[in-house]
Amino acid sequence: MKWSEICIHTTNEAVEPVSNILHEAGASGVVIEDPQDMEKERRTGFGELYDLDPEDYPTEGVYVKAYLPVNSFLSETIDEIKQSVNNLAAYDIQLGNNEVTLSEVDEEDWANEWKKYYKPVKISDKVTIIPTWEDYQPVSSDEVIIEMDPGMAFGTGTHPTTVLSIQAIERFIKKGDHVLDVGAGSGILSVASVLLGASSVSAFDLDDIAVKSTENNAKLNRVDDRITSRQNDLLRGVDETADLIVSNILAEIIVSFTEDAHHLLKKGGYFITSGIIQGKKEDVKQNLNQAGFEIIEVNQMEDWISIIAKK
Ligand SMILES: C[S@@+](CC[C@H](N)C(=O)[O-])C[C@H]1O[C@@H](n2cnc3c(N)ncnc32)[C@H](O)[C@@H]1O
Repeated sequence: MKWSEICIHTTNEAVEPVSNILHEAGASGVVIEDPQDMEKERRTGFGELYDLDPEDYPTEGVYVKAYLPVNSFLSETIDEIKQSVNNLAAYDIQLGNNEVTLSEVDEEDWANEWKKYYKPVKISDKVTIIPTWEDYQPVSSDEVIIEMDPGMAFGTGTHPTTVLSIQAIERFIKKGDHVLDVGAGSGILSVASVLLGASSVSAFDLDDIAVKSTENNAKLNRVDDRITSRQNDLLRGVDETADLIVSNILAEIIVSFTEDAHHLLKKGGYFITSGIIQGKKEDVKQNLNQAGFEIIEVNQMEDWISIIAKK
C-alpha cells in the first residue's frame, strides 16, 4: 500500500495540538523530530540511540510527521489538516515556519522511518518497553519487559499519556484482575496489565489495524491466551464486569463513557484515565464524580494528565 507522509515544520508549543489534529485526521502514527528530545535521549543509559544524520532533523523548531493512506479522500484530508493547524493561531499558539510538505512512501519505508525513532523506554524502576528489533539486556532479574512492534497503531510507550497509564497500572493492578482496555491501540496497556498481574484483558478499539496490532503484540509477549482484542466503540454493548478499566483517549471521549465504566466496574475497582490535556482536567474530574467515582490520584507528565478514580 502507498502512504503519504505529511511533514509539518512547527514549534515545540504546537507539537501536541498538531499531533492531535493528525491523529483525528486518521493518522495512526505520529513521529516527532525534536532536536531537544534527541539531545535528552542521547544521555539515557541505552547506548547509541539515534543513528541519524543531523541533516535529518531540524535545528530550529520541530517536525511532526504522520502517515496517511493514499486514497481518494487524501487531498481533502490534507486541506482539513492545514486548515485546523492554521486555526491554532486563533488560540495564540505560535506555529513557527508552519511549512507543510508531502511525500509518497511505501509501507516498508514507513515502517523503517518509524523504527529509527523508537528505542527502549524505561517506564519505572520495574517496567521497560523495548522495540522487538532491539537487542536489550535486562538490568535486573525481576524487570518486566514489554516487547512492542506497534506497526501503524498508536502506543509505542514513548508518549507521556502511555507512560502515565502504565505507571498507574503498575500501582493499582491486583493479581488475578480482569481488565478492560478501551482504545487499546498497539495493545501496550493490555500487555502491561497481564505482565503486571492481570489474569485476563478485553481490549477494544474502533480501528481494525489497532485490533490486529494488539493481537500481534499479545503473541509477541506470549500472553495471547490472556488477551482478547476486538473492534468496538468504547464500551458500547460490553457486559462483562471488570476489576480495572484503563483508557488512554482524549478527555472529550473519556467523559462520554464514564457512566458505562462505572456500571461495569466491580465495587472497589479502578478506572485509570489518560490522554487528558491540562485545560480539560477539571471537566473530567467533575464528570467522574458525577458518575459516582472517587478521585484517588491526579498525575501529570509534561502537559498531560492522568486521573485514577475508584468505584
Ligand atoms: C491515544 S491512543 C492509545 C493507545 C494505547 N492504549 C496507549 O496507551 O498507548 C487511543 C486509541 O483509541 C482508539 N479510539 C478512539 N476512539 C475510539 C472509540 N470510540 N472506541 C474505541 N477506540 C477508540 C484509537 O483508535 C486509538 O488506538
